[in-house]
Amino acid sequence: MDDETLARLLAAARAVRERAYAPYSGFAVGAALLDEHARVHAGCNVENAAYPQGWCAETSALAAMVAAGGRRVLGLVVVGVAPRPLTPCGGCRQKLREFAADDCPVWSADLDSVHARFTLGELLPASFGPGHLETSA
Ligand SMILES: O=c1ccn([C@H]2C[C@H](O)[C@@H](CO)O2)c(=O)[nH]1
Ligand SMILES: [Zn+2]
Repeated sequence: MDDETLARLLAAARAVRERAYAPYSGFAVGAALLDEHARVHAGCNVENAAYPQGWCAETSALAAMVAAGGRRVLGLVVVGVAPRPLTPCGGCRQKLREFAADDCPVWSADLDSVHARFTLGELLPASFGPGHLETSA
């Protein structure tokens, strides 16, 4: 991914983070991804008084992509302000796996800079994916 596209993702993730609904944790997160049509989709975390019913920014961004017709994630940025680089939770790694290859880049950033770059394969090694359901039986 070129620098300009990464900058677009960063701007989108930072902007949508401003709209996070996180009254319980106070931990606002924004995520933005690039799909196979070179479109950017963004989402924030949405918490709930019934705590387990809240969901993550990455899940929101994936849902926005699917609703817009996208089916492949070419890269994702997650933005949060934390003492160490923020990475997607386990559930979001699996959700991302549905639409992204092992070499899909995942950048971790805050409001000022990008702190880390991972691949999905690094975050979710030896993963279960759609290919496991391709049986001839
Ligand atoms: O990668 C992450 C990690 C956490 N959260 C959200 C979930 C919850 O609303 C809050 C605190 O965990 O941050 C995300 O959206 N993405
Ligand atoms: Zn998550």
